[in-house]
Amino acid sequence: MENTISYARSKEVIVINDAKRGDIGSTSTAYARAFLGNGTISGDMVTVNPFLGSDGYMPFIDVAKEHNYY
Ligand SMILES: O=c1ccn([C@@H]2O[C@H](COP(=O)(O)O)[C@@H](O)[C@H]2O)c(=O)[nH]1
Repeated sequence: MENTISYARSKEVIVINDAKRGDIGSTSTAYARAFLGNGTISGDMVTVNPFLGSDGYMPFIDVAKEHNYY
């Protein structure tokens, strides 16, 4: 996954992590940082599962704002 994302980035391809994540707030924050931050599996977008409500999806919005994706 890291290699694929790195290659896509080198070609300036938009990376969408189809991760479908959503968990308790602290775990969602960790997922959001991993998928939208500056890490090796970070992309430009991520899919989110809203099943757990706003605690589960708000961390993704907050991290997206921090990184100007929103
Ligand atoms: O109140 C809770 C606490 C935890 N979970 C689930 O467990 C994992 C691991 O949580 P830790 O607090 O790191 O042990 C967490 O990601 C949740 O999936 C939970 O649902 N509700």
